[in-house]
Amino acid sequence: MSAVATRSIAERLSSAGTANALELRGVTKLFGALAALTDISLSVSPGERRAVLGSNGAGKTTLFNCITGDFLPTSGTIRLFGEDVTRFPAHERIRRGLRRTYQISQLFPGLSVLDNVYLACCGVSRSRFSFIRPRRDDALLATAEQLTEAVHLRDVRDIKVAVLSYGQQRQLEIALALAGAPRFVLFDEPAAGLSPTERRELVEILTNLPGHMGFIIIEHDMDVALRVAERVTMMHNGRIFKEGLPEEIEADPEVQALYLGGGHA
Ligand SMILES: Nc1ncnc2c1ncn2[C@@H]1O[C@H](COP(=O)(O)OP(=O)(O)OP(=O)(O)O)[C@@H](O)[C@H]1O
Repeated sequence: MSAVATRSIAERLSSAGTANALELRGVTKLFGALAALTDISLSVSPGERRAVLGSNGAGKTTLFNCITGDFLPTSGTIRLFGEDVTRFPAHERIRRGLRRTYQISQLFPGLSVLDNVYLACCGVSRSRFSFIRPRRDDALLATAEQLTEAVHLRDVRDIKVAVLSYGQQRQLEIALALAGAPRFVLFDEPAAGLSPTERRELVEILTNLPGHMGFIIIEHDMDVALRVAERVTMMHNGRIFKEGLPEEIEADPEVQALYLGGGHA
């Protein structure tokens, strides 16, 4: 059983209103003749932690890009907390509590860890950072400190990002995604390139995120994904072909044939 399965999904559903955090209906995304996504329907409850797995080219990143507004789906609808955001630009979805991390680093290497988090907090708050009058906003600074701690970077908070280890940089990216108290976060392969120790730390960080904050994690590392997720969605060739509890997915012969035993990346 996954580490978070003890918190029942039904229990959190009942306390979080009736609308799903995320609901996709019939989402298709074509790139010319190539169907990157075909008729994707997916519902994620408020506070739910979902893993989306699949081999290279399955459509996982395209799915994220459609959810964030980086791509407009060719057809289908996307609802965020009950609201149809299919045609909303990315910043409108951010305003509604959606965040994401990227596979490629989005950090300022010449600034300290804390400054990176502080700037992210400024970026999503109404009190914008000012280069003319660079006075710190104490409340935002306190939030930045909390986020730095939540991703286990308190001891290196004053160190320049350029000298952090790769794993610490990935932890920092999580802190940036958490700025502005999101309601739903999309984590794009956060374990990629991490050592076993760093992966364990990542699992701990994700497991300890606030209970109301749902997320989807795209991950090639099955071990990480199955530990942090309550439900798993398997994709193949742009389609969803299986959904279930982590233990069901792990034991599924079709999944094993296609993914676990198939030499996935
Ligand atoms: N901007 C684009 N233009 C054209 N084709 C694209 C574009 N983005 C993705 N694709 C294609 O869509 C398909 C799905 O790609 P996608 O990156 O979503 O898969 P993925 O599951 O995230 O793969 P990976 O695990 O390798 O990141 C692939 O065939 C890819 O080449």
